[in-house]
Amino acid sequence: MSVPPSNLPITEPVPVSQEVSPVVTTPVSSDIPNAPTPEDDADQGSDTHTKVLLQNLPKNFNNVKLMEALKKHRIRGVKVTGSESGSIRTLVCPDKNTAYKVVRLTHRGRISNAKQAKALILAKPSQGKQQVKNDEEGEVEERIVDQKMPLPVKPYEEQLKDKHRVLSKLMSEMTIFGLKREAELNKCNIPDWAMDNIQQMESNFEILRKEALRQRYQAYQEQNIPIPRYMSQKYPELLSEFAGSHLPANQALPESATMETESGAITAEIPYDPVWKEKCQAIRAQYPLPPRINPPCPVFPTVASPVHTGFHNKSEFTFGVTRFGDISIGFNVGSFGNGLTQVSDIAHCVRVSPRAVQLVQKMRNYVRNVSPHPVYNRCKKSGVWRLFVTRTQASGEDMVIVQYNPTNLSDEEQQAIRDDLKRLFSTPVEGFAPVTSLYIQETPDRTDEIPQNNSLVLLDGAPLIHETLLDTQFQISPHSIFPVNTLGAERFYSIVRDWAMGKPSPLLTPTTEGIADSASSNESSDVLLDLCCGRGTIGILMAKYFRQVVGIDVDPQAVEEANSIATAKGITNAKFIAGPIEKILNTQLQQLKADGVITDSSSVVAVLDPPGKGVNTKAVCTIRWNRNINRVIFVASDFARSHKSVGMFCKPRSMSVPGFPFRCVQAVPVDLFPHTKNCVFLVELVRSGPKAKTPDTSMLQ
Ligand SMILES: C[S@@+](CC[C@H](N)C(=O)[O-])C[C@H]1O[C@@H](n2cnc3c(N)ncnc32)[C@H](O)[C@@H]1O
Repeated sequence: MSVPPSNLPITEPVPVSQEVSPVVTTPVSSDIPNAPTPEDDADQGSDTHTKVLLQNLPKNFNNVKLMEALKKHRIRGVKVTGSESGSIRTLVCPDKNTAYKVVRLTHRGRISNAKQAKALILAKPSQGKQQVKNDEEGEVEERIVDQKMPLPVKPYEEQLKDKHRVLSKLMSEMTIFGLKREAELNKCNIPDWAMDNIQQMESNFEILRKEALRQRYQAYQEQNIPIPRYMSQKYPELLSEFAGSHLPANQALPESATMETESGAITAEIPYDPVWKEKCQAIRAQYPLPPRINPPCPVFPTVASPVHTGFHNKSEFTFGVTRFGDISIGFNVGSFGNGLTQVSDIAHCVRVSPRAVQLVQKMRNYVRNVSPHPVYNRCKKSGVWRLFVTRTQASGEDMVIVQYNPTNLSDEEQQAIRDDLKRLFSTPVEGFAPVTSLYIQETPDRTDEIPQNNSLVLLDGAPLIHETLLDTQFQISPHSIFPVNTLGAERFYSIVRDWAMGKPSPLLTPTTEGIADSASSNESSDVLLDLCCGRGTIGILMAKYFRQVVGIDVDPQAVEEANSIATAKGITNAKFIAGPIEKILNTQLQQLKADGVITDSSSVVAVLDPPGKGVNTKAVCTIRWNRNINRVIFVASDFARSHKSVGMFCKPRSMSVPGFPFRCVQAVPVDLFPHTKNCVFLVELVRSGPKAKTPDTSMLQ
């Protein structure tokens, strides 16, 4: 299973089972304990001409609008260069402080009202200079909240509904638009069932949409709010129809002072009445527009994480300095390129476990009050304390890794550090239980992670800690990849297990929001394929429920680990093989047939847990072409990117996509990351065409 990272501005999905660290390890420029001084600020201000590159500006955002926005935020003396028609503009700011202000406002969507707009300071911050910004009160915390917890102010129930909405919308678009496009582009035959669905869904959608718009319109009228511009521009005919007796059909609808977009964003380019804004929001919430087209299968309500706070069992923190100049351990704030390089207090991140907070506090007090060594400065490449990693498992066992730079430390000083750390974390004191496992890592290299080399040294305690998933215990080493939300992951794995066994999952609420009931395929299988198995968590957890488990992954190291875990657990009916699915799946299935494990009539279920972007077309075609694979449980950590793979399973059979297609029968979002936008989606696909008697090799060209 894989999941995108926390909500950082630049998102490259990482496996779920992998670290989804709340830390952004951007370099810290501050040379500890020196806090920013008024002289520093004055110095920064005296620099002349700092260039800022604005990217991704919305269409029609001309220079006049840009200058007006700057003026509104009292940013003066800025010159704009760059073509007005393009999405890129360069601003020449009179000083660095002005440039920082532009960057900050842009990233908050206050320059162009477009969240996608990005700003970059082109001038390099001077090396070794204190870059800590003189932030306004509370701003750092606000940024932390933005970066690590984009939804903290939403009630959890709302977050779950949002995640359900995202999956439903993507599912609808994937199937309907995908099929239609296929038909138009390739002139291939769309099966009748799909064509009926399209027509039915489209007509339902139009009826629902019209009704929602009518109700909205009435509410605007009743509350004397001007009709928002998006309504009057997009649906003039509908509005005339709704107006009926209220308005003569040809009367122009009132211009709105609010710039409400269909998605609900209210742009603030021209002044608006704040009361209208609130009222508009309330109306939109009361009469939501239906999703564009209904999804092709039931989408169960999001399965909640059993714990909403403190669920993160692995966190990486950086030693640094707060905006008040205090030595601390926390998250890096902002980016080095912008000169925003403080760390902030972890008390603001609800995802960090209480035990991790306790460990961080202990270490912070030591570094702040006892240690003679400074924290590491990535600009000057000097200092000692670098990273602090905690693993705090639901089992109660925990691990601490302290990374420091040994350069310029004498042997005696290094020994003193080791003794101090042992005393700190391995001695029981009132209110503090010693950690199960304590590691140190001496790293002179410029790195922002715990490198996978031999430099990790067990200082005290056990080399491994343990965690139980469902009823299986796993060992965790410093580099182990393991789900970061254990209790949430248990729910995820139990749904996968139930679906793989062809049973309805008791964790799924059968009816809500138009979903009639469970669509479980109720078909059991003897053989489970754990495709993209990684270190085999799914196959190992499911082995006892199947006659045979075969795992395939392209990463030989992960496969080796999977096999050794299986052997250590005495599992004899699971084997994991290294190689790409598209190359080795056929041979593996032939082998199973030769061994008599499967026959022509056997049904095989595959759990496919690809990386965030999905799997390649060849891998999908190989699965489609193997007629014994009747069901696929697709795990999507980033469905916005991987839904194309699901669409590929559903495509009608053709020369380029051989094998009978699958269709979606049920889907569910499982929330492993409360207070973030990340969510794991599960989609069950069932073979929709007849089973071929013999493989259609002609299609495989
Ligand atoms: C999200 S991880 C799988 C995690 C794993 N299921 C678990 O529970 O630990 C995705 C895996 O897909 C593998 N992968 C990507 N493309 C592949 C391909 N074409 N064939 C086989 N494995 C592939 C990667 O090596 C990676 O281990």
